[in-house]
Amino acid sequence: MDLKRAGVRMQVVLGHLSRPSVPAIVAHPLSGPASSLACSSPPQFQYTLDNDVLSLEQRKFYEENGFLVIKNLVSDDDIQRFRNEFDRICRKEVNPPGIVVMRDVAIAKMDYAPSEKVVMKVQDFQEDEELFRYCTLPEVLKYVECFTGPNIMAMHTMLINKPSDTGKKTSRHPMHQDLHYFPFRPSDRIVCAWTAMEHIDRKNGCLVVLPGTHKGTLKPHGYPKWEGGVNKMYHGIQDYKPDSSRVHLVMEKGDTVFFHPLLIHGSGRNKTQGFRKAISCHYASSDCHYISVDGTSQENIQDELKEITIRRLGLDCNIELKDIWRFRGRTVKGERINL
Ligand SMILES: CC(C)CC(=O)SCCNC(=O)CCNC(=O)[C@H](O)C(C)(C)COP(=O)(O)OP(=O)(O)OC[C@H]1O[C@@H](n2cnc3c(N)ncnc32)[C@H](O)[C@@H]1OP(=O)(O)O
Ligand SMILES: Nc1ncnc2c1ncn2[C@@H]1O[C@H](COP(=O)(O)OP(=O)(O)OP(=O)(O)O)[C@@H](O)[C@H]1O
Ligand SMILES: O=C(O)CCC(=O)C(=O)O
Ligand SMILES: [Fe+2]
Ligand SMILES: [Mg+2]
Repeated sequence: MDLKRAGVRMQVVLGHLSRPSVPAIVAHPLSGPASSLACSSPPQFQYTLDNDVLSLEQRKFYEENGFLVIKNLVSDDDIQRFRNEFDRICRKEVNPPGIVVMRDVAIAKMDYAPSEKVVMKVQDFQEDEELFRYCTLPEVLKYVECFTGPNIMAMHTMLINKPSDTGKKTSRHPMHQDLHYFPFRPSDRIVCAWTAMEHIDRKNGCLVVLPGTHKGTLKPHGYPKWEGGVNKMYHGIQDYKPDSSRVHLVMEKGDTVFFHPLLIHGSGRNKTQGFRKAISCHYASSDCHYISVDGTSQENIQDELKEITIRRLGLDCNIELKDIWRFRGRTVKGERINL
């Protein structure tokens, strides 16, 4: 293992509980573009904002790698509440407006009684009070603010219930950059919080990340050519080489990873008999602005999302991508500005 990867592994076990007791460094003299000590060298911090939440070590880790794991951030009680609500949604006891309940493509056309055993993911739960509590947890927002600043919007919500793989390898999530899905910028003021709802490792399909890739640009995405099929909208980067130096994030229940929307990541097969659960929210500063993705590599996902939305809402006219996102987004801290 080379030193850089060893460093990554070390940091993955650092966090919330094991933070050094020395106070974090606040307002480093070279910490941002507004620094009065303007000089020719680039700013030391681009991806994190000045605050007293992250230790200097954590801050440098995110800057270098594009992700940061905080151990034991979300309580067992909260996770149990999310499990209960997910179960109620799967059994159709509640049907919050806007929610998308998705099956794995391998069983999409089969007839099953509604239960958590046939749902691989719910997304857009912004109108479900119980699940949306996740996006408003103060312990999560405290970290989110380090990346977005004080005006925070929850833009995209998911609870992923990765099913046991049927043998077709459809339970994988191809390597991708989340920014591919987002028509807003700047990317550095967007962050994903992803919380393990149980022990997650390579056996049940943990997150796989390519450290440092957040420093690159948005790559073209499309459906990987997988024999067993690919789930709807699960685009992957087109030039993924399996030998890239991957890091598998082994996480315990309640551990939360914060990651940059350009970080290349995915997840492997679930080789166990159980379901692998994680809950996540993508946050953005409400200072971000919408962009047009016409004529860019994001046009393919725009077309798919528009098509699905038009079908779901039964519209007979076109719909603007930014209106779909305006409809989903919710202010969770500070004020709503552009988004
Ligand atoms: C950063 C973040 C955004 C990254 C990501 O989240 S990546 C993944 C994003 N994915 C999505 O947003 C997809 C969301 N899913 C959906 O919108 C829905 O689940 C749909 C795939 C449209 C299915 O809608 P649903 O209302 O369940 O409708 P039906 O059961 O009647 O199925 C309609 C047609 O869709 C097919 N289908 C259902 N599930 C999947 C699947 N997993 N993969 C591929 N195709 C699927 C289904 O077979 C049916 O096809 P036809 O009978 O029309 O040929
Ligand atoms: N052609 C591809 N394009 C994009 N992503 C891919 C491609 N092939 C594999 N991946 C992704 O690479 C990541 C790591 O895959 P990995 O091989 O670790 O998973 P696995 O095969 O399920 O598990 P393991 O290697 O532990 O057996 C997963 O997110 C997987 O979806
Ligand atoms: O939980 C997973 O498997 C990863 C999901 C993910 O990266 C995504 O939906 O964007
Ligand atoms: Fe993702
Ligand atoms: Mg493999």
